[in-house]
Amino acid sequence: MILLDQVSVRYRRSEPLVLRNVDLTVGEGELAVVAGPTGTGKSTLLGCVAGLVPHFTGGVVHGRVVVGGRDTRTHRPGDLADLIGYVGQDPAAGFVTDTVEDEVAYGLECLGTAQPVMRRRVEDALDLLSLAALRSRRLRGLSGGERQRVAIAAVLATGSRVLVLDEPTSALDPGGAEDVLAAVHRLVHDLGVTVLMTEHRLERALQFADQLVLVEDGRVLAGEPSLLMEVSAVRPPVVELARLAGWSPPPVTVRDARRRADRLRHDLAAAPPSSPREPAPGPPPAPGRVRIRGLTVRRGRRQVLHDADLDIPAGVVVALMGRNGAGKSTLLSASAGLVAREGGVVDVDGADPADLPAQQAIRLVGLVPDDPRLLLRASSVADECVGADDDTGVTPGATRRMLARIAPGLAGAHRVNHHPDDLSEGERLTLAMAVILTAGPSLLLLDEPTRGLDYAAKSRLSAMLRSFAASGLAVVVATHDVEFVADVADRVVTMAGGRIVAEGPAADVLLSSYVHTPQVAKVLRPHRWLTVGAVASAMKGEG
Ligand SMILES: Nc1ncnc2c1ncn2[C@@H]1O[C@H](COP(=O)(O)OP(=O)(O)OP(=O)(O)O)[C@@H](O)[C@H]1O
Ligand SMILES: Nc1ncnc2c1ncn2[C@@H]1O[C@H](COP(=O)(O)OP(=O)(O)OP(=O)(O)O)[C@@H](O)[C@H]1O
Repeated sequence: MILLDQVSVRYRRSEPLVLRNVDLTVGEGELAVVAGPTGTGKSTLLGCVAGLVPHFTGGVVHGRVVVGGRDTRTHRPGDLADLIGYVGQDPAAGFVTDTVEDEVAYGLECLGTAQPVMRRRVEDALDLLSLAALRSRRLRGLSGGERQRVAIAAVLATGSRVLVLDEPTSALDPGGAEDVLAAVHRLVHDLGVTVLMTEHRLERALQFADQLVLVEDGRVLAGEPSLLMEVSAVRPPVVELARLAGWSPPPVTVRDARRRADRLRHDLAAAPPSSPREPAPGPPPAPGRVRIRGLTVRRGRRQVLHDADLDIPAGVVVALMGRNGAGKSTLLSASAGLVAREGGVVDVDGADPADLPAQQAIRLVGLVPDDPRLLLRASSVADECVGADDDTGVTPGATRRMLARIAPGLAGAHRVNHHPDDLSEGERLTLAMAVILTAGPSLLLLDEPTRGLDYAAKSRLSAMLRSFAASGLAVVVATHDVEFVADVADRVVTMAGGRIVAEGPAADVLLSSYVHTPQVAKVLRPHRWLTVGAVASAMKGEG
């Protein structure tokens, strides 16, 4: 159904090929998961299949891409709409209507679908993505995860024979992500739909994959997931655990890993007493540097944040978790003084950012939004740094120096002449963090920072946030990424329906949950281990 024959792609003449001589075949009714380090050409591969590269992106493509018998270089994306459904990394960018229901119906209308069929398909798609209750809502007022669910519902509704999904679950809560993957899996099995899908969080996608497509440095290696995991540079925790324990070929599901884990469980139980049988509960809360009291926010007629109280100690990393639409982003932006509050106060080092002019507020609280592009306005990284110097009133060159300081530990080289839109997710996050950190805030807030990051980048981000916390910053990360929380967080605050409903040490929260449990904890239950790193230290007797 999908055929790539010796495909090479170059965006700029001065830069190396993004894809090199790629051959790939995905059969009808197969689900292929595309994975690889960040910025190595995964979206470009999907863009070729969906016909976006080069028609929308520019660049030069050599070789042949044929989908359902149509060559995507001679057929423009519009000519492929009846065959291919595509959801990009920024779902909102593709929205053309105003409300959830209209958006889900739009693709069907364009294809001239008969009314009765259209109604049934729209209802099915709304049900599959749990969107029925949001059907009349305006798209502009949806949370990040809600928007992603609408974009997926819209392509599922069209009944395309080929789905091309670029990180379709990146903004979804763990339960929602499982539902979407199960729905896609059902379309593959029951209707013979062909799916090509990128996913950084292999811990949830690998079990559904017929084929794994590894993209590294523009080259592609495709095959059976478990076999490829032996050579892959990106590995979910369960595969890392397998390497540590010497299981070959590595299991790719928790169930298979549990079957082989008796010996490891036994060894860990007998580990020297100095080993951390229990993950450290995290430092006890120090006197609060940040106090939030009674924070309440209304959007339109709906109260979306109710009376939130929270103390955020300096020196710890707090993870903010909860379903899509629970109010996490609202709590962060209200804390930073960026949305109007109906009530409540925030005290950061004795001041409330909402009472201060923007230039002073960002010296107290820095918020890295879930889409760092919202923060970036210039046409090159270098200009962005100059603009940020002006906005924050710091000495000229300070943002550029901050970028040079943090880039090596996060995304590697920073390409100062690039447009921020052409950076990889990791590079864009690094730039946004440099802009925010240059102002020297006491409270650092990050909204879904791991979207688009590979495992290595996440681990570097985690180390960086922990070092910021160690130097006295209060750090809050809103995230759905359970493995990241296991690595980075001391405490977890859980939100539901606009309220803070629970708070506690990260280990307790993660180990007592069914949906927020890291893979290692699932494999080694009843022992209390959260990360491969902790298991490795115990096996080495480091304690
Ligand atoms: N339209 C474009 N113009 C110029 N360069 C681009 C364009 N799109 C992508 N690139 C560059 O091509 C390379 C591969 O990007 P691509 O988005 O395909 O990687 P990726 O593996 O999907 O990354 P991520 O995991 O961050 O989504 C990157 O270096 C990126 O900066
Ligand atoms: N401008 C707006 N107008 C109306 N409702 C809004 C607006 N912005 C957000 N909401 C609603 O407020 C609620 C909380 O949204 P918020 O973005 O804070 O959730 P979240 O927990 O960050 O979700 P996600 O995990 O999906 O990012 C959601 O129901 C959302 O639909």
